[in-house]
Amino acid sequence: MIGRLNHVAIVVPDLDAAASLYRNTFGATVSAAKDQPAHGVTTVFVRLDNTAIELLHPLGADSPVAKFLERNPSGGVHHVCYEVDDIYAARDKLKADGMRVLGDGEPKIGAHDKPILFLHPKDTNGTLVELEQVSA
Ligand SMILES: CC[C@H](C(=O)O)C(=O)SCCNC(=O)CCNC(=O)[C@H](O)C(C)(C)COP(=O)(O)OP(=O)(O)OC[C@H]1O[C@@H](n2cnc3c(N)ncnc32)[C@H](O)[C@@H]1OP(=O)(O)O
Ligand SMILES: [Co+2]
Repeated sequence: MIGRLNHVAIVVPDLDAAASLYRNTFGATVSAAKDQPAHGVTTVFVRLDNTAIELLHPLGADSPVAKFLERNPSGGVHHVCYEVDDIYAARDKLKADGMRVLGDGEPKIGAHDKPILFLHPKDTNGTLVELEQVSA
């Protein structure tokens, strides 16, 4: 079911500083920051040869990453994102296997304008897992 590693997400206390670290110190290709109000975050993507790093910072009062940043004030790895061909088939199989899908269980459109969903970290070895459908 899961395919490539689409991205590893890191919540950061200072998005500009983190983007500069990857762009200027690591010499990586770094996107501009983009507010994602529907998700309560601002994102910056670092393009690597084999995957991407998603830098995240809370956006708005109800950001789902705010408590994570409070718990980890220097930042930290927040989630991994695996690609799937069919997110609805994946969701239904995972739910049938007893996994909890976060939110209302319906995929939302993510940063790549593709459907995404999240699984409860307690069901995935304490690691928040995001699934992203590779086809539109
Ligand atoms: C723009 C879209 C973009 C994309 O790639 O397309 C994104 O990735 S959007 C990213 C931001 N959105 C989300 O993360 C949505 C899914 N996440 C959530 O709904 C929350 O973060 C949630 C429910 C996983 C945790 O929320 P919160 O921290 O407020 O809840 P609790 O404090 O009650 O935590 C419950 C329990 O889970 C542990 N926890 C929390 N976050 C993580 C994490 N990132 N990885 C692992 N474990 C996590 C937390 O420590 C609690 O455990 P406990 O043992 O009870 O202390
Ligand atoms: Co993500």
